Amino acid sequence: MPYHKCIDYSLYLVTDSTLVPEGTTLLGQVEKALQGGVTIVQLREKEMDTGDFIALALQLKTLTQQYKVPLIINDRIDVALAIDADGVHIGQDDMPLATARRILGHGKIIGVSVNNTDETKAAVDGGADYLGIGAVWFTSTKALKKQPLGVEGVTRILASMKDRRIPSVAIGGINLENAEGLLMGSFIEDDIEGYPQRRRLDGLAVVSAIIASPDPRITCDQFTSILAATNKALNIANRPTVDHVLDHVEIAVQRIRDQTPMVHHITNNVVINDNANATLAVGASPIMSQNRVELEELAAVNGAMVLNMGTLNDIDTMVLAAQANGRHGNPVVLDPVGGGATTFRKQVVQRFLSEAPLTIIKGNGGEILSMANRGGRSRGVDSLGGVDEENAKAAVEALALQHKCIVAMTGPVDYVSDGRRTYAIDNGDPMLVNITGSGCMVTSIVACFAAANRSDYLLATVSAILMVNIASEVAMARGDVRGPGTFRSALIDELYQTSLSPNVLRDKARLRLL
Ligand SMILES: Cc1ncc(COP(=O)(O)OP(=O)(O)O)c(N)n1
Ligand SMILES: Cc1ncsc1CCOP(=O)(O)O
Repeated sequence: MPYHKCIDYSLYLVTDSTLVPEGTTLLGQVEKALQGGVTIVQLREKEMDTGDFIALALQLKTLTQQYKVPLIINDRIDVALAIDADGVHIGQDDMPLATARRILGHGKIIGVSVNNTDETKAAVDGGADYLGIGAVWFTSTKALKKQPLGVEGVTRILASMKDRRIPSVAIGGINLENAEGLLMGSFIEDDIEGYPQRRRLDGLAVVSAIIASPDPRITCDQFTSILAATNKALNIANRPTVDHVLDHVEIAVQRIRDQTPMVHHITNNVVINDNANATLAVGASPIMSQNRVELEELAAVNGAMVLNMGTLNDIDTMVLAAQANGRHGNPVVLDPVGGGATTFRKQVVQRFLSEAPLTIIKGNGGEILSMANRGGRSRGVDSLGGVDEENAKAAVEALALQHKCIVAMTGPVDYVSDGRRTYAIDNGDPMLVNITGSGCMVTSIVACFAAANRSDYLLATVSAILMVNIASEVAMARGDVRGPGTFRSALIDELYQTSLSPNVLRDKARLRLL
């Protein structure tokens, strides 16, 4: 199972320029669809010459970028590479998934068409980022080689993924009349490792109902309303409110304590001991190996991986470790310590961004603003100066969208985003800045939460940061804490003890959805 990129697949437009109504253009139709709320676009042109395909893809890329929506190319990996698209969609008769991954790397999205449970297993095991399940119904857009699946067939495929689940959209004959029935009918409620899980399709992939519509904006508005109404009916929050997050933190902590996931750190010499103790305190199991001989074996049993750039030694090993963990579906958390401080560190950050499958990036203001090219001053590994909220929000959102991961910027206020949803956390005692490596400790705890809470890395990251911040406030309020030394020990104690029930959280948490 691959690590999960943070992509909103809910309304997935697949193009077909032969279907646009007279007097309109493909780009015009796509723009209206984007205005109506399409969340991802695939350029699918079966009859176009390569040159024309590339020219159209470039125009479409300019458009989708304006709406901060990923662009996927159907079948043609060469075209995806030529225009630096966000990914490709491949069918069962196209280039093999492993080859596509080798060519495109981990930073790109690869979707795979599936029609049965064997194909599903192969795509999940092979590291697809999402599945296109279909065809659900007969359609005049494509001549089908296999019988349509119907709602039952889609449900069977979703159920077959059990705990090895990747995002899935359905395709084929979907329109405004049958969308609700499909979403409600293929919903699954089961139990994974003792936790109830509600699962449903992550999205609807639609060609003709949108591209041939006289007004794609209105049609997409209507699809978006159907998606929101079914989310509500199934009690699935796609933009979790603060209350939803607070209800969830206790479960997220309990999962770490129940699962004791192993968290592999390649971290810096200064903080290694505190990172290991903080990991243990929240209920996970630290391993601090830096030897590449055992990376693959560790990745097979790890729950998550931390890459911390504080004292950079063997960068190749860090990249290899991240890749091994990515192959095993483990979340990889990067702490770009001092990332903006020197030219060398900036280059290392770029290397991690392009070669390591990152799930979460967690840095201080200087590091994150520097990565987002929005200023950001550091001296050594410390961030300098305040960050205004508008700039912070823009930086985490832009980085999250660009790298398809969760981005957290810690400081007096912490900001966490998946590119679409951004939370601000106002908790945390100022004493945290007086102990070295408190930010690195947060990274370790983010990794622990991510390891045990893989279905929503945004929620996992927010929960982790809330926990450390509230533990720091509780620690500082203790009578035995007199300064940084006693605070450091008290913080580990409170991480060990803190039980973040919704009542405690409602009392203490200062969390805002921006
Ligand atoms: C999202 C999505 N799902 C499935 C398909 C079908 O892809 P494929 O099987 O390669 O068939 P063609 O699109 O090439 O006709 C898709 N394109 N998108
Ligand atoms: C590309 C594809 N793959 C399976 S069905 C299909 C076409 C879906 O088109 P429509 O949404 O118009 O039915």
